[in-house]
Amino acid sequence: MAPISEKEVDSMKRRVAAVANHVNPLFSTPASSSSSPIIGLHTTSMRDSYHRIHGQVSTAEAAWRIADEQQFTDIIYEKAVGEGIAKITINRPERRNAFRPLTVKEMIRAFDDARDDTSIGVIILTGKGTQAFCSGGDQALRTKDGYADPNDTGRLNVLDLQVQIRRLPKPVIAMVAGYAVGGGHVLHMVCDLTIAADNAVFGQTGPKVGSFDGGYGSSIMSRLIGPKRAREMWFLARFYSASEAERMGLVNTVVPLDRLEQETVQWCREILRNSPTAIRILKSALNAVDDGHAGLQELAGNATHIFYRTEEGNEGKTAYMERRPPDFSRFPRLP
Ligand SMILES: CC(C)(COP(=O)(O)OP(=O)(O)OC[C@H]1O[C@@H](n2cnc3c(N)ncnc32)[C@H](O)[C@@H]1OP(=O)(O)O)[C@@H](O)C(=O)NCCC(=O)NCCSC(=O)c1cc(O)c2ccccc2c1O
Repeated sequence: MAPISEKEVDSMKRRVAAVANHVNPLFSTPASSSSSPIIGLHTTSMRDSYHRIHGQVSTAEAAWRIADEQQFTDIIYEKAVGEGIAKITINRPERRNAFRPLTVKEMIRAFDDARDDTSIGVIILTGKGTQAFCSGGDQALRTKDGYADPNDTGRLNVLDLQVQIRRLPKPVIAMVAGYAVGGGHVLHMVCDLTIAADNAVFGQTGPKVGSFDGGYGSSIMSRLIGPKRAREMWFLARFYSASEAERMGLVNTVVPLDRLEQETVQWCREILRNSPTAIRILKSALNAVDDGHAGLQELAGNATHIFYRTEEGNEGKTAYMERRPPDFSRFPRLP
């Protein structure tokens, strides 16, 4: 084979650099990197063929309808008309959306509703206003037993919410403007995806205010950004800008504040075009190792869920109900 000339090497380097500039979100400007559903593809013709095959994703605003049959006070619960998207907004902006036990109880009820509603495929979690996604537990309500509403026993009920989000078989997207700190930072980390506005600020405050989350708050962070960075984030309790968070792998993309919802809804619409079963299984598969037995249970539960829909699965139940031995002979033992 003829050796490659210096001219050819130069040309290859230029092409690689050009591709890197377009392909790698770390090298591209935050706003432009995510505005297209074909992140990673970089030529107009490639983009055109993608759209020919998959169709354009609508960029129209979602029409939100309050879904507040349960009369929430600390959250706003909405569904987008005809879209398959639910939105849960922490509504305590005067406290930078710090959660009290009631806030968490309401979020748990709303997530339960979104899970059970078969017309919903993606859930957005966000905070009211532009100053904060969530500033964690309401320190004014912190007791020696945890966080307590008046006349109630203290608890750390946000831990139940974290588990609920992890196990929910639909993607949950954190839509973050302003501060996502303390327990609010952990909340965005347990979500499947995070879309951040360019004014977003991320950090843990626990060691400053006498608290720590050694559960998901530590283990997932370590997975997301690596063990050294996780130690830095917890031990120093610094705050990080949206672009730093993006470089660290804490968030999926950063967009201008005024495009935050539009971008998030667009990501939801793209997800909603894809197979709900594939996404359900993938979510549990991506969590399985980290979640140990509970992760395996979730993944295996999905296998049972699918098996119940097969003729083979149904034969077992039908035979039992008909008081006869099951006949599995017609089902192949596939390699
Ligand atoms: C978030 C801030 C950086 C914002 O600063 P900024 O200057 O913009 O605003 P103010 O500081 O003036 O805040 C406005 C207003 O809101 C009140 N406020 C803000 N955050 C909280 C909060 N978390 N609790 C209560 N009140 C809050 C603030 O006092 C102001 O009230 P005024 O009456 O003065 O107007 C900054 O506010 C900030 O640093 N906030 C505290 C962040 C924090 O430390 N959060 C708690 C971390 S611990 C935690 O969240 C936690 C919760 C859990 O449930 C756990 C469970 C299990 C394990 C661990 C857990 C855990 O660690």
